[in-house]
Amino acid sequence: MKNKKEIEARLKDLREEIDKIDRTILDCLKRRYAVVKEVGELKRALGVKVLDLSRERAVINKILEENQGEFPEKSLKAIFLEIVHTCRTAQELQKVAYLGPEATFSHMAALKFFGRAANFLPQESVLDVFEETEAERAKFGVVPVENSIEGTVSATLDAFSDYKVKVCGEVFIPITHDLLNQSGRKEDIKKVLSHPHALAQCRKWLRKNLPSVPVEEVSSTAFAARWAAVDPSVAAIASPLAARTYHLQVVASRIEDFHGNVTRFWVIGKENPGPTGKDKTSLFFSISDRPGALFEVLSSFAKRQINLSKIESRPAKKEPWRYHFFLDCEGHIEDGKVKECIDEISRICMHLEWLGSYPAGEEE
Ligand SMILES: C=C(O[C@@H]1C=C(C(=O)O)C=C[C@H]1O)C(=O)O
Repeated sequence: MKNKKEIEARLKDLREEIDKIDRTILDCLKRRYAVVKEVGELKRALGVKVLDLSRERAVINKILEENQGEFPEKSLKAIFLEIVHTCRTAQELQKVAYLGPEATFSHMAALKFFGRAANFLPQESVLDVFEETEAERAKFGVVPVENSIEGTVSATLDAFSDYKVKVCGEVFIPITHDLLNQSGRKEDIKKVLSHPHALAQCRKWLRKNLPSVPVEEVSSTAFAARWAAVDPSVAAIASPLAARTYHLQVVASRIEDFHGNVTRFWVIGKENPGPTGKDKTSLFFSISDRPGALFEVLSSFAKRQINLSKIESRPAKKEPWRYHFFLDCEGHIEDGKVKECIDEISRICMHLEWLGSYPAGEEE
């Protein structure tokens, strides 16, 4: 065992070493930022798209492979994702519209996909997100598509008929609900506000723990949190991000009745990301009203061993009892068999639209 003096000297050396390493990391980050900037200029000169999601995925995968599990893997991934997301801004400012206000689950999804450095533009509705993206006032938009408990967000699917945008990415966000107010004390709560879905998902908890407190529906969990921030008698059911954003205290955390609740979001825009090896393709189609039409479409996927991850019918709206279909399958339109399948079903369908091929999102 070394004596106290020796230990203290060693501690000092190690701390100096850490300071040196940190300077090197900072230096590398600055160099990386400058190199990415130059890559951006070259890509622009070549007239190719600047954001390259498949290259980004390859960069992260290479690092994880080289690490061989030595540095905690989850953290390494989060660190490199943030680095890559930040370096994107050296090439072009990423303007991203999402369903606001600040601290909604859509905002969490936007942060997960674009990192903190992007320029976020909160919107009042899903349609506003589509509109901003179509008009290119935002380069990308983030919209919810489906929730594992509540099902499809029909406003999102229906918007594809009216706006010319493509699906360019997918993000999964686990949904957890906290009860938030200014004091953190349950006794102060005279009213609970939240989005109808969040209230529905916490119904049992509220009945058991706040049986006599009235609840009121508002347009979003973040809106409820914003309200609680100015009214001490109000508690909001909202996300942990909302607690941080609106400086609220947690009265109770994870009060949802079902755990494992996840929402899937789409990143929309006008880019077509290239294949990454783990992609999804989304299609929208309508078929004639005759026996076997849907079966023919589906068998086109089956015979090529293309896995479907979702199929959903939506009313066509223009005529009663007619339907459109939304379908997600594994693979990219540039993969031979997906391309072949789409060519084949375009001959069966009355109308077929390719909504996009994009890197499959990762569930946590
Ligand atoms: C640097 C590039 O451009 C962007 C930034 C990347 C990065 O930070 O690693 C990767 C892909 C692109 O979105 C590139 O195309 O290599």
